[in-house]
Amino acid sequence: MIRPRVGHIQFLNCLPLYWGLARTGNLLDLDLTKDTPEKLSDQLVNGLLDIGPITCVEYLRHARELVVLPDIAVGSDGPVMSCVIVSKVPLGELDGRRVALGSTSRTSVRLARLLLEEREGVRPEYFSCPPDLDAMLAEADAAVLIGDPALRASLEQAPRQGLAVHDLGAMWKEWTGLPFVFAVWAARREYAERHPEMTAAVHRAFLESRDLSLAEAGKVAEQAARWEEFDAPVLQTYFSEALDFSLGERQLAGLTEFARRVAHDSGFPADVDVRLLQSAPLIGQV
Ligand SMILES: C=C(O[C@@H]1C=C(C(=O)O)C=C[C@H]1O)C(=O)O
Repeated sequence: MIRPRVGHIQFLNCLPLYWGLARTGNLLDLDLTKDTPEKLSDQLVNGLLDIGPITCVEYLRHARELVVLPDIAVGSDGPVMSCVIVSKVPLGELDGRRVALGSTSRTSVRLARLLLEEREGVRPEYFSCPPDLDAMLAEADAAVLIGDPALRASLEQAPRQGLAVHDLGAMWKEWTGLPFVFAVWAARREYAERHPEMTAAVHRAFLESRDLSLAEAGKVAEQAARWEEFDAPVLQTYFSEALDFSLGERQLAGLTEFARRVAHDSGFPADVDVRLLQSAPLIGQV
């Protein structure tokens, strides 16, 4: 059997999805590719990966070629801690000012533009930039960051430099009352049709890994704190309170609401059809 080619986001946000893989008795042999989200998303779309996390905007653009794995995602139902706008001035004063958009993000940068333009009523001038807060703020009045660089910016750099941090998950929740989904898990449709049992097995393995990691979030946080710059209590809050790894009805409502609000300039229809993988086949599973 050829090993499924599976993506792995190289941020702490995905640690709980992978941490339990080796411990849940799962003998699945995966060909894992670790990279930043925009690169993994391109690889899934281009057929270089079979299954993996994909940033929402890219998923929505390629929804017809993909199927979404139910009950797993990277999102938040309120503050997410790692998708932020760091700003030198109040957001309402960013009209005509420069805003740097971190180049590893496709979804948070679009969400930030939506919130700035339609919630704050400002029209900044945007440019894309590698995700380095100091370099971004050397050329801009605000910066949009995701992942570990965003955690570092909001927990360490911004407080030290007296900069304001605006949490995109919190802003979306206040504005719409809904959770936000930053990335879903998807399989290429072709792959899922040709290998339904393997697709279901990979899906199950990640759900079991996620459940074990969340049940033992203190232990995951303590181990991660040994090699990461963040301390264990912060990581535990991040894993078990900020991030929402589920994809149920409310999360899907958040996803379709976001699609509806940004569709006009994003390369997908406002009523894009989100297709979920149907429940696992029982063949060969006794
Ligand atoms: C919660 C996060 O979600 C992510 C945000 C993404 C984006 O903005 O494109 C893509 C994948 C996820 O890593 C994060 O990066 O911290």
